[in-house]
Amino acid sequence: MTKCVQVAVAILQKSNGEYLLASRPQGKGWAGWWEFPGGKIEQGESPEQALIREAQEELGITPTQIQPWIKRRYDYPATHDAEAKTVLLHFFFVTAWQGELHPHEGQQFAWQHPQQGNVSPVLPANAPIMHALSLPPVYAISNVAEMGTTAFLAALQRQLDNGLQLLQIRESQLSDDALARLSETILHMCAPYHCRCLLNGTPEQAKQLGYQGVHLNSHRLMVHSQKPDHLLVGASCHDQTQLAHAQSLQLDFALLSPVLPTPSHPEASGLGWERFTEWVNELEIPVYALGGMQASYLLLALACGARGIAMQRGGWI
Ligand SMILES: Nc1nc2c([nH]c(=O)n2[C@H]2C[C@H](O)[C@@H](COP(=O)(O)OP(=O)(O)OP(=O)(O)O)O2)c(=O)[nH]1
Ligand SMILES: [Mg+2]
Repeated sequence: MTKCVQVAVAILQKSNGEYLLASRPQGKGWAGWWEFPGGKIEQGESPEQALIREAQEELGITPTQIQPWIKRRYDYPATHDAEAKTVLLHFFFVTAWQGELHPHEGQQFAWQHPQQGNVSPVLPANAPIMHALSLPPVYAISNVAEMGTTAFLAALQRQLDNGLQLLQIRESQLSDDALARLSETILHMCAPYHCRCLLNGTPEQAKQLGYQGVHLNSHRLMVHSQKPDHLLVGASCHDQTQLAHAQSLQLDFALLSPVLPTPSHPEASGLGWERFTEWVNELEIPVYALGGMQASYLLLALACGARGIAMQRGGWI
């Protein structure tokens, strides 16, 4: 039987979103491959304690702001001068630290833009993590139906100024003409902010209207047998069958809802965070929590393994 090694991993992230990778030093297994700083959790240590010790040993810094994120299990074969083993990686965001970064083990450092990494190869266990990092922590969903166009566009402008990076347009009440007009206005507003927009609709409609992506509702998700081309693709899921299908199509992300009861579905009691965590930790694709979310739930959602939160009403306050 292979042993399971517990590892604490630090995603050092600057306020502009760039994160740090380091090359594995010579003399270790997988030497030269890129990884996040970190290392094995020693007996009697908590993952947080190991994270701080490893940051001090490998980088010469002391993390002062730590946020737990995804846990990921991976089976390494016996290759690249390393024995076969299973690792359980505990990822943490580190967004503030004391001291100057210094490569204490002779590593090379590379700050990576979340959407355009430029070093390789990265340790294979990390591929889904890098993908998740290419998505922002907040996914907003439009609400023209309740707010009206003028109030919605004013709220959108405020959120773009606050850093909104991902938006779903979900306005099935509009005629084709009205949707085309609204889409043009919104895409024009979002472009200078590099905020990516997905249409809740069909891939054909999304492409025709100039969206960067499509968001499939759970019914559309289940009739697709392949990921639509040339678009960022997300899907709404409410159970494990739908999540498994979204993963088998290798979609960019899923929404899982309702986590908490919401005014729009008062009859549904909500999955709760415990079941959310259980389902999400079995998946490789990033998942946003939806249903009763507001900005103050973000850290909890991250600690439950979500990429972030999706909000409809809560996104425009
Ligand atoms: N640090 C780090 N390890 C990772 C990442 N992804 C990944 O699969 N791993 C694996 C590789 C290793 O098998 C294990 C970490 O072990 P390590 O050899 O770096 O441990 P360590 O820093 O404590 O060093 P040592 O005990 O060998 O001296 O976790 C990652 O992003 N960062
Ligand atoms: Mg290490």
